[in-house]
Amino acid sequence: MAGSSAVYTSCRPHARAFLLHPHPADQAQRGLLPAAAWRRGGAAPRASLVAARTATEEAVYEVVLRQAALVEDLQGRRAAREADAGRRRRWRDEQLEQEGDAELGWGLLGDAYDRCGEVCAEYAKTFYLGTQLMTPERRKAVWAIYVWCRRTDELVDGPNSSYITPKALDRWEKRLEDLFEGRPYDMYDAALSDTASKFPIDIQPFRDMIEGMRLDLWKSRYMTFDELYLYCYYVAGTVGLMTVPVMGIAPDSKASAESVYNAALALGIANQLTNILRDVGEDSRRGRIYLPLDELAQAGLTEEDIFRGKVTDKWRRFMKGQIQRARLFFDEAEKGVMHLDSASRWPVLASLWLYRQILDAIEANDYNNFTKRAYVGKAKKFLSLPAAYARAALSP
Ligand SMILES: CC(C)=CCC/C(C)=C/CC/C(C)=C/CC/C(C)=C/[C@@H]1[C@@H](COP(=O)(O)OP(=O)(O)O)[C@]1(C)CC/C=C(\C)CC/C=C(\C)CCC=C(C)C
Ligand SMILES: [Mn+2]
Repeated sequence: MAGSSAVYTSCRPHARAFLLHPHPADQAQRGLLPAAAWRRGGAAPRASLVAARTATEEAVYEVVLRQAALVEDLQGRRAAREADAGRRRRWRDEQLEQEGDAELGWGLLGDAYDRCGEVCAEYAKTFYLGTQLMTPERRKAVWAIYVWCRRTDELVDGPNSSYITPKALDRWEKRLEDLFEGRPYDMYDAALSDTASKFPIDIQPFRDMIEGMRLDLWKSRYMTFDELYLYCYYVAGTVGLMTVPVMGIAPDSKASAESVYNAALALGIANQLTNILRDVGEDSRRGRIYLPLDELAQAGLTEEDIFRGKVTDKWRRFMKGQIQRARLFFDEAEKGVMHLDSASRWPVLASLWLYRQILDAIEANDYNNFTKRAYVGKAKKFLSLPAAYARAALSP
């Protein structure tokens, strides 16, 4: 996907969330839905939906298929990966021998994971709590992925962001390639390098996240939802594709890996759309508008209206549509959660419910996302956790 030459086409607001995933008819063919379900629903005229599927969605879908194939082909690849892991171990041993302290080196890997856990606990408390239910191997791996994502985001959003150039991101990508080859640069990289040697993770979603950060260096307007969708995939949809191979699909699940990855992708997109809707005012003060400008114009609004930040009826109408679309992505994601390995369901479901409530909070603020920050209060957060735990305990 990096450097994708996707053809951007305009889209129909609100219907688009359905398009990202195989149409219900296709899902029915693959046995994902009862054959009559989409016909009974009747809401989705097949021809128009399929015709409206964009090149961007197709391109993103390719990455989904690639990651899904990696997992489904796991048995076949296990031997190759083990050989590969052996090669990496030998490389690491050589390095450590050169440093004359092999034992300390193995201890360092444990330290590296511990540090990842500390970063995670510091920046994402609820999620860190959720990882406590996972097996130690999975927990450590998710922390390592979290830290890599956080550091990648910090490059363009952190205190040194004004010094970041496309060249710096190229160097970050080279480091990524090195760590996937078993040549980590620092201890956090070493944790991810170890994770990549143990789980069937494809490098492409990681590369694509860096591509999203490249976009952030020069792009501050999105003409259509298709363009915005690609950005959301880069910076957030990718997270779903990175983490599912670690969190695992339930052994008793009848769903295909492809459908679970689609749901994971949808959760990333839903989260990022929600982030965007919450931060409209904040982003506009940095000169950024992460909203589809064509839809804004259709609603009779201009960029100036965003910078002025006045809540009008036009704005409320526009926001209702955007919120509805984000909710469709959450709905799509929720269908996949119960197919994850049982210990991984709770943190995912809890984070989905908590994030989705930000949309309710925007409504409760009467759509004033210019000067009022939508947030989920402690009491609501507190209630969501046991509710998600109880729901997650059920079998798929
Ligand atoms: C089947 C199924 C539903 C599986 C679930 C798959 C799954 C775990 C999906 C995770 C989705 C997720 C948490 C996406 C992250 C979205 C996000 C918040 C992206 C942020 C991007 C940039 O945004 P921006 O700069 O506008 O916003 P800030 O002001 O900076 O917040 C990110 C910041 C990119 C970096 C992402 C992270 C640091 C989060 C990484 C999270 C994980 C690796 C753990 C995810 C696991 C769980 C259990 C939720
Ligand atoms: Mn950020």
